[in-house]
Amino acid sequence: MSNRTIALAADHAGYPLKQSLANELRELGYEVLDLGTHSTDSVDYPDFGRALAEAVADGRAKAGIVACGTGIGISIAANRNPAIRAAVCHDETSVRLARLHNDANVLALGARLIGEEVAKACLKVFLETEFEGGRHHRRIAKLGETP
Ligand SMILES: O=C(CO)[C@H](O)[C@H](O)[C@H](O)COP(=O)(O)O
Repeated sequence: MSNRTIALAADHAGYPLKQSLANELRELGYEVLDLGTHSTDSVDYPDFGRALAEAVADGRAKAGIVACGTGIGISIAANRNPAIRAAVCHDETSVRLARLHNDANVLALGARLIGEEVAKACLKVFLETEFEGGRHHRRIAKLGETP
């Protein structure tokens, strides 16, 4: 991914993982746009999924990483923005295919389900894998159609 800004957002369950991934991103040379939350105080994941989706949709960030307890709630929130293709992934193969086939622009992680090292490995694959294009362009376009 060429734009070096990656947006991050999490609820209270994902906050510690978000902090760890922010450090990892900086070590890898990326700019981090941290959209919160900023502590483990209980918050509502839709607020953070929406904020991150808007940052990716309006070009402030090339892509985003979201985390909640399971990755599910915050990915549902992000995916309500039509510009977003958020994929919940907990292994490197799923992440690779989410980039190759689905051109996922948001990676959603379940902080209560996976360890930090697995999350970091998923992050690296997400950043390093380019969309394959070809037949997948047609399918991505259909995702953006209104029913
Ligand atoms: O939304 C979720 C499930 O899809 C996330 O896992 C949340 O982090 C979780 O629901 C928060 O639960 P808590 O009991 O309020 O900490």
